Amino acid sequence: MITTVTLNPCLDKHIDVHGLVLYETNRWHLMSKYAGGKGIDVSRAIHEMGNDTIACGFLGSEEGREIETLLAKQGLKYRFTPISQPTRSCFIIYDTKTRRQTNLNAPGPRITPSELKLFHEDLHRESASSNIIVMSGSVPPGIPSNVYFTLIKSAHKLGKQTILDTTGKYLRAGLKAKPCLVKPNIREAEELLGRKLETEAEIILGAKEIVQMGAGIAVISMGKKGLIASDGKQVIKASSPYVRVKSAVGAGDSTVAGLAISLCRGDSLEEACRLGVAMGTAAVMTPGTELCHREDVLYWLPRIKIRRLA
Ligand SMILES: Nc1ncnc2c1ncn2[C@@H]1O[C@H](COP(=O)(O)OP(=O)(O)OP(=O)(O)O)[C@@H](O)[C@H]1O
Ligand SMILES: O=P(O)(O)OC[C@@]1(O)O[C@H](CO)[C@@H](O)[C@@H]1O
Repeated sequence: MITTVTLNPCLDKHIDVHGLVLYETNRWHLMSKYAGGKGIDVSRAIHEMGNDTIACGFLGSEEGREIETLLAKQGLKYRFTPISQPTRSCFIIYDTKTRRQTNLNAPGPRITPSELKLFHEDLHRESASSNIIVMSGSVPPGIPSNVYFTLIKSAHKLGKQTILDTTGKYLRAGLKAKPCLVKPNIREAEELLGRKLETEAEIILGAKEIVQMGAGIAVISMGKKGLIASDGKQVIKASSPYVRVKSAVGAGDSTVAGLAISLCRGDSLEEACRLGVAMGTAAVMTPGTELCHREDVLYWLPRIKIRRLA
């Protein structure tokens, strides 16, 4: 069982516009809604692959109920701590002419200290039978910046493995608790390290430095180029094959899902990277936040190119 934590879920609203023009009135015709937020996406992708998962976090109001309905339709297990303020909506505007997308992510509802306390209790109970906890995404207002540090420390005390996928000060603080795996994308890794990562050599050094900062394994995802991972000893590069992109939203989450499934099975780093990239690749082939389809993942798995780097 893999537990996921989404402190800041969202109702993803995808809008297709043909030829988006900034500062003008744009008319759209189609909106699709998805249960979103990074940890929720991870759970959805794990579930799609036939593995057991439960999604935890906060949900409030109409939007929260809509997310629960969407998850229930997919047969996903969840246990969200109720909050008084409404869960946010995130808008993803997809320009069907340029095939580029623009995301508008809200900060999220304010969480009260008593809601946060209740969440810790809920998570403790709901993750009892999990051996991995995946913590992903932004942190809503009202929650201290060391929240992931606290959650990772208490998971480790209970003998659970941890995966952290977040940014900025939350990633920096979380690393101090020594998560088993972190998956920044290039931009997030650059922000963490305070320098550009342009060449392969720079990315390898970056991954090794993130391991020194506390991660057991650092996986730096590089969009269409795949990923580079290091556990401090080995360095693996897994390349993504060329595919026609329908939506890149949730590609990173599908990758994290693959890494979590592999970690749970005790696979080698190489196999974990293979599954992560197969799931990330399959995710960009589907529209909106639809994420990967199992049959696409199985098709790509043997076709992912793996290289061991020095
Ligand atoms: N254009 C693409 N073609 C093929 N695979 C892709 C493409 N973009 C992303 N991927 C796959 O998805 C993985 C994660 O992508 P990326 O590095 O963009 O993560 P991310 O920025 O965390 O994503 P997001 O935040 O949108 O979920 C990549 O390592 C790769 O395997
Ligand atoms: O605002 P955050 O928490 O950083 O990210 C939220 C989000 O962009 O992440 C997912 C894609 O990775 C989407 O479901 C959602 O809209």
